[in-house]
This record gives sequence, C-alpha cells and structure tokens, in this order.
Amino acid sequence: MIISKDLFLLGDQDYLRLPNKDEKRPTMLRPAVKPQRVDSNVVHFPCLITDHRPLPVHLAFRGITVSAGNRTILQDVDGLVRPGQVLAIMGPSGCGKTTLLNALSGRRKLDSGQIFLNRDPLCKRWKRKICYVLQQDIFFPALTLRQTLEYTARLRLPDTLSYSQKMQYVDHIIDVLGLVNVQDTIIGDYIQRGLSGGEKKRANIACELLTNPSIMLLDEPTSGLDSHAAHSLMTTLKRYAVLEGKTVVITLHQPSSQIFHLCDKLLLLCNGQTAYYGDTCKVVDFFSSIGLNIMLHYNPADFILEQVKGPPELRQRIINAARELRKSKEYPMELINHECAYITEKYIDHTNKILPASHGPYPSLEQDTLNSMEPDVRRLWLDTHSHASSSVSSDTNDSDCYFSWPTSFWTQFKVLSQRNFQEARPRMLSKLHWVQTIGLGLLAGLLWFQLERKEEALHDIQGWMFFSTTYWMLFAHFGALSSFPPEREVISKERQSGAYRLSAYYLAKMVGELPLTVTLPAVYHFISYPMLGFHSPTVFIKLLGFLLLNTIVAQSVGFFIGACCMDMQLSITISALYTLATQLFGGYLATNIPVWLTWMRYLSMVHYAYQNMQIVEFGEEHPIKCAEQSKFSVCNKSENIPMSSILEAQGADLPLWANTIVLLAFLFVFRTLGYVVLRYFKTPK
Ligand SMILES: Nc1ncnc2c1ncn2[C@@H]1O[C@H](COP(=O)(O)OP(=O)(O)OP(=O)(O)O)[C@@H](O)[C@H]1O
Repeated sequence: MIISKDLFLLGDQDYLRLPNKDEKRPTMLRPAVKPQRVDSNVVHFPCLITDHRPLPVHLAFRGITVSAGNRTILQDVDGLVRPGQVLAIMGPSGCGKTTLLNALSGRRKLDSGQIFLNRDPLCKRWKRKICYVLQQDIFFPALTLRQTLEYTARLRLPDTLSYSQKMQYVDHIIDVLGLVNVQDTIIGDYIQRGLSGGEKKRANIACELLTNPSIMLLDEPTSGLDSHAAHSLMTTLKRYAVLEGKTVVITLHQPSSQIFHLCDKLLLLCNGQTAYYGDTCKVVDFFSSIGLNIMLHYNPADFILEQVKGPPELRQRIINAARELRKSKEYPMELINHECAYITEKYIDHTNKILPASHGPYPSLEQDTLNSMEPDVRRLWLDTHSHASSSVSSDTNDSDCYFSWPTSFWTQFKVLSQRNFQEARPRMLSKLHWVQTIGLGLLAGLLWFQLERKEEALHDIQGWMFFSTTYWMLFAHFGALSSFPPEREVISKERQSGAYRLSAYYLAKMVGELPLTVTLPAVYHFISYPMLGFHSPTVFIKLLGFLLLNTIVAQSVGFFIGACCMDMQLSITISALYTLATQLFGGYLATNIPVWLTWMRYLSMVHYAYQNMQIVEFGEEHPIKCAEQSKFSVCNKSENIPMSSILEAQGADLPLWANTIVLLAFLFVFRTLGYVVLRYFKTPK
C-alpha cells in the first residue's frame, strides 16, 4: 500500500518510509518510526498488506429507490465508480445523499434497485469490506487518539500480523495524517474538550484507513474543515484512489472549485432524483445544453447547486435532461444492460491493464488467459468468480456470502476487555465515586457503630445489611443502565463494519468491567462492617461475597434493561419501578406481605442476598441474645435467638444454598437475555 505524506499535508516535502516487516521496532512505547528521506516520492505502508492486498472494486448501482413511510427519499438513482476514481454525490441539504451512502453500504434497505461490487450483489461479505466514514465522528471520548487507533488496529488487522507490525502501522497512519502532536490527546466530547473537529474527522478517516479497504464511502468528510484542510484531505483521497486503485464515493456540500475538479464522476441529486450523472468535467456542458449557462469565473459547484435549488419547473427540466442523458452512447453499459456484468465486459485497473471481453454473464476463462492476467486482475476475477451468485439480483440476502472475521474470538475478547477496562475505569472509579463510597462507608459505620449482639440491636444490624444490599444494587443497576447508551453508537458502528463478534464484545464487557464493579462495594464493606462490629473473618468474607454477588446481579439486570430500551427516559422509569419493588419486597421494609402478593418476593434479587447475609451473620457461633421482653417465643426457653426464628419472623423459608442458586440464576438469565436482545432485536441499523 502506497501513500504519500503530502497527500494529507500539502506543501510538506518530507517523505516517509516504514521499515520492512522484518525490521525490529526499537520500542513500543512511543512511535518509533521517524521520517526518513527516501528516493521515492511515495510512502510504503508496512509490507503486511502485500499478502492481503484487497481487490480493486467496481461499484455499480442501478435504479436505487428508497422510501421512508409514504415518502420516497431516493428514486431510480444510478451510478458507477471504478477503481482509482472518486465519485462525488452532491445536492442540496435533504436531497438524499446520506441515504444513498447508507444504501450503498448495505445499511439501508432498498425498495428496489441493484448494487453490485464487481460481479457480486452486495452481501454481508462485501458490506464488511466497505469502509464507511460517517458524518458524525463516533468514538469513546475518554480514550486518546493513539489508544483508539491501537485498539482499532488490534481488532481489525488480521491475526497473522504481530502486535509490533500493527503498532508500526498505527504509527505510520498517525504520521501520514499529521496527527503526531495530538496522538496523546483524548478524543473528548462536549463536557471534556479534546481533539478539534478537523482532528476528529482525520481520526475518523485514520481508523478506516487502517484496514486498507478497497472501497471507501465518506459522508461529508470536508464539513467543519477550513478550506486548506478540506483541499488537503480531498487531494489525499484522490491520490490514494489513483495510486492504490481504491474506489472512493464521497458526499460534498458546497465544495470549492478546486475540490470539485478533484472528483472524476459526479452524481447530482435533486429531491432524491438524479439531476446529473457523468464526468465532473462535463457537467457545465450538460447545463449549457439545456440553456443554463455558467458565468465566467463562477464556481461550477455553486452554479449547479443553485440550479437544482431553483423553481420546481427548472428542477424538473434538469431531471428530464438527466433522464435523456441515460440514452446517450456515453452512458455506461453496466447501468443500461441488465445482463451486462461489467467485469466481463472490460476491466481497466489503475495500471490501465485491460481484461478482454467475454461472453455471457459469468463466463469461465481458459487457464492461459488467467495466467496472462495481471495479478490484481486475476485475483479480482477469481475472487468474484468464486463468489458469483446464481442470482443477479441485488437482494441483500447474506446467507449466500461467506464472511470471516479479521481476528480470532480470543484476540477480540482480549482486546475488547482491555479497552472496556480502560474506557470504563475513569467513569466507574471516578474521584467522586471514591469520595461517595468512603463517605458512605464511614457514615454507615458511625450510624451503626459497634452494635451489641442482642435483640435490641437486631433491627439495626438488619438495617445495615438491607441498606448495603439495596444501595449497591441501585449503584450497579443505574451505572450499567447509563453505560449503555453512550457506548451503543460506537459498538453499532464497529459491528456494522464487521470489526468483531458480538459475543466477544459482550463477554469482554462482562469481564472487563467486573473488577471495577466490585471495587467500590468491597471498599465500602471493608470500612463499614468492622465499625459495625467485626466478630469473625469467615463471616466478614461471606458477607462480602453476597454483597458482591448481589451487585453483579443488579448490574446484569441494568445491562438487560439498557439493551432493551433505546430511550433513556423509558429505561430509567422501568428501572425505578423494578428496583423500588425489589426493595419493598426485600423482606426488611415489609414483613407482613399480603398472601396474594408473596410471589413478588421471589422476583426481588435483594431478598435473596439479604436473606443469605442474615443466615451468615446470625449463625450459631455468635448468637443474638434475647431481650427481657422478647417478641420471639423461643426466648421463653432459650437465652439466644436462633437464626431460623429471625428468618421465620420475616416469612423467609429458603436455605443459603437455594438463595445462592437463585441469585446465580438471576445472573445467568439476565446476562443471556441481554445478549439475545442485542443479537436478535437490536441489530445495528
Ligand atoms: N428513516 C427516515 N425516516 C423518515 N425520513 C427520513 C429517514 N431518513 C431520511 N429521511 C429524510 O430523507 C431526506 C434525505 O435525508 P438525507 O439524510 O439522506 O439527506 P442529505 O442529502 O444527506 O442531507 P444533508 O446534506 O443535510 O446531510 C431528509 O428529508 C430526511 O428527513
């Protein structure tokens, strides 16, 4: 893969070369790749790509029609872009540019129309090879740019590459995109400032460039950039397309004339219909042919946009003329002839090698012919041939396409666990949370300080237990609930690009956050329980175990509700209802529950943890002494209140092991349900 640094930084005459795969990287702590002058005016990406060089891709789409409800957003839109070309999609705001990109990337269902990549209809395998740079820059705000790129490289570059090769690649991308000075800056968000808008945009492109895609779809990559940066970026993309044989589709809002002329092909949209499709350099002639002449020195991009924003009659005239243009000889055959598989017609790659025409939609070639092909062309042929579907429809049925993940389950799990830990740590173990936990631990300890083990203090001991279980239940539950929505967008983006398995992500989330989930309740327990009256290390450990188990169960329920509800308000309402009911039926606030409502107790997770804590605390070793006027009948014949009598008074009947099994079942069921919801009901759109 070849790319020049000055593609991104105009005027910079320094060229870079990455060391070969075999060259050792001196240290992994800092980018070790220092710019070196080389004879060539190009920069080589690590040779890692040579074995996995992606195929050049022809993208053709015909008769694309998309609607939302009763409204037609796109109507009969055609286009073709070859390797090495940049297709610009332009049009007024709301004309359907983003919708078209979504359709081309397979994220938006078509009402009708066909999309072909080489000879294949768009399918899951292709969808995941398409790099789509979204209009919004979606990242984890707390991670630095470098961390973000490193995790992306580790997840999306194949396992056949070593860690150091992947890091070399990251170094180089950072360097090429001129992001060296900000690589340790956090991405940031509206609360915590980090990268600037332009830097975020470049970071977004860098993440996608890492995978060396064949086809890039970019939604308004120049928006928010100053004119120099916008031009620099477009020059980069153009040269990247030409040198690497990449297929680039880009939406532009109001480009300068310089940027406009960097695009080979133009698709102009007007109210979701094609107002022009063809060579960019011929658009002015097209408008002249229908009597719309551009003024001297006027930016053609501004001119054509003004025309398609004109009165309805004018717009219709342009659309009609664009329809007529489809009948001209110059209109690509691939977009006219349904049977024409353009790859068999002729293929011109970026090195201008021509593959001879063949007959029929999927002809087989002689071995000699295959051998005589350029390696790129042969691979393209073999690849598309082997995957040719028996149908030429662009039905996006995924089952007929094979897709393999870039990395193994284990790699994904490992990297995602680390990322999850790193991303969640500042959120879950913030200074505020430490202060809150230590403060609350001390407060609880002081309130229930050195309670004597007698009946008069029984209610207070139970109060500490119930307060501890419910507080950490609420903390973990609402923490999990609020961690999902900000994360959902990033995960959705990554899942759509086929970066990793959902199962790896889900398991990593559970495992990566586990140490963070249990840290604060453990600290609280270490502070408050000894203040309450430490009488046995075994009891101390067992109580801690049930407190933590209860916290993890509550987190699972939070994950599940967070996964089900896109609407934060709704998930808070459901959670508030559930957690309050859980407390009411926990066994402390209400002991005389009406018979017809007793079943509710079995849905309360706090109930089980609270019961188990009592079983442990009031066991045989350190009994509770009866009061002089005891409410327990057993005190008539005994000095101490047995644990069974304390539990009986609350109507609790399950032994320790049964309570534990129910808690574990809660954990398993809600975690599994959370996965099922994400897997089958909340697939990224
Ligand atoms: N899911 C949807 N439901 C209803 N309307 C939609 C939906 N998606 C898009 N639209 C509408 O379709 C039209 C085209 O939207 P799109 O985002 O593609 O426009 P655009 O050309 O990219 O606009 P901009 O340049 O402002 O980003 C808009 O009017 C939008 O409101």
